[in-house]
Amino acid sequence: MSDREILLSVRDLNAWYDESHVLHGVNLNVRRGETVTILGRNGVGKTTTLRSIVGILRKRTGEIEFNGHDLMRLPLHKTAKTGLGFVPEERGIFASLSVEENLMLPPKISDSGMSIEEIYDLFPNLYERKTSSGTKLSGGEQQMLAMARMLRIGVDMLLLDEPTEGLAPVIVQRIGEVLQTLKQRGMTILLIEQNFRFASKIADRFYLMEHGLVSAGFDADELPARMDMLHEVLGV
Ligand SMILES: Nc1ncnc2c1ncn2[C@@H]1O[C@H](COP(=O)(O)OP(=O)(O)OP(=O)(O)O)[C@@H](O)[C@H]1O
Repeated sequence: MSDREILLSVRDLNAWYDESHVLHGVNLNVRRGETVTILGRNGVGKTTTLRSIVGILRKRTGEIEFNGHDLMRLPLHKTAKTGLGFVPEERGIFASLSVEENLMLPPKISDSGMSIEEIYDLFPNLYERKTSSGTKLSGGEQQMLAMARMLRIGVDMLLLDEPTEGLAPVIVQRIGEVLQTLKQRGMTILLIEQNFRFASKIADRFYLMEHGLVSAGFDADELPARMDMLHEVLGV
C-alpha cells in the first residue's frame, strides 16, 4: 500500500469559525485505494477537518492537494467536480424527492460513476425503497442513499463523517459490508468514526486527533500495540 500514489495530502491545515481557531496544523495523507480512519474525542476537530478539506469552511490556511488539484485555490463548486465525495453527518437528502430522484439528480462527474442497477445491487434496501420520499427513510437508509449518490456521480474518494452514528447494529454491519466491497473495488475512503470496533475492522491506517491536531498515525497492524494509548485517549 505504501508504494501507491498519495491521492489526498493535507499540510499544516489551520481553520477558524469566526475568531475561534479550531484546527492548529493538521497533517495527513491518504493513498489511492486506502481506507483511513480519523479517531478522536468529541470536539477535537474531526468534522472541521473534513469541512475544511472540501472547502465548506473557507477560513483556513495550509496546503490541500487532491488528485493533482490545489483545493485551497478552487471554489466550492469546482471542488465537487474533482472527484472528492463528502458525505456529511447530516447526510443532505432532499426530503421531498424520492430515493431514485435523489440518486439521479446530481450529474455524473466521470464515466466511473455506477449505473443505477449497480447501485441497487450494492444497496438492495434502496431498490425496495426507490419510490419512497426522503422524509420516510430511516437513518440507515438515508446514510446508504447519501453514499450511493456519491458512487453514482463517480467520485474517486469518499469522505464519510460518522456513517454509523445512531444506527442499529444490523445496519452498521450492512454499512461495514458495503465499505468492504467498495474497498475491494479500489475506492479510497477517509472516515471519521466514533465506533471503534467498526473502524478497527475496515481501516488500513489510523490517525488520532487531539486539540485540533493529528497527534499520532499508525497502520492497522500496529493497533494491538497502540491499544493502551487509545484506551487512555479515547476511553475505548
Ligand atoms: N459552526 C461552528 N461554529 C463555531 N464553533 C464550532 C462550529 N462547529 C464546531 N465548532 C467547534 O469546533 C471544535 C471542533 O468541532 P468538530 O465538530 O470539528 O469536532 P469533532 O471532533 O468532529 O467532534 P464531534 O464528534 O462532536 O463532531 C469544537 O470545539 C466545536 O465546538
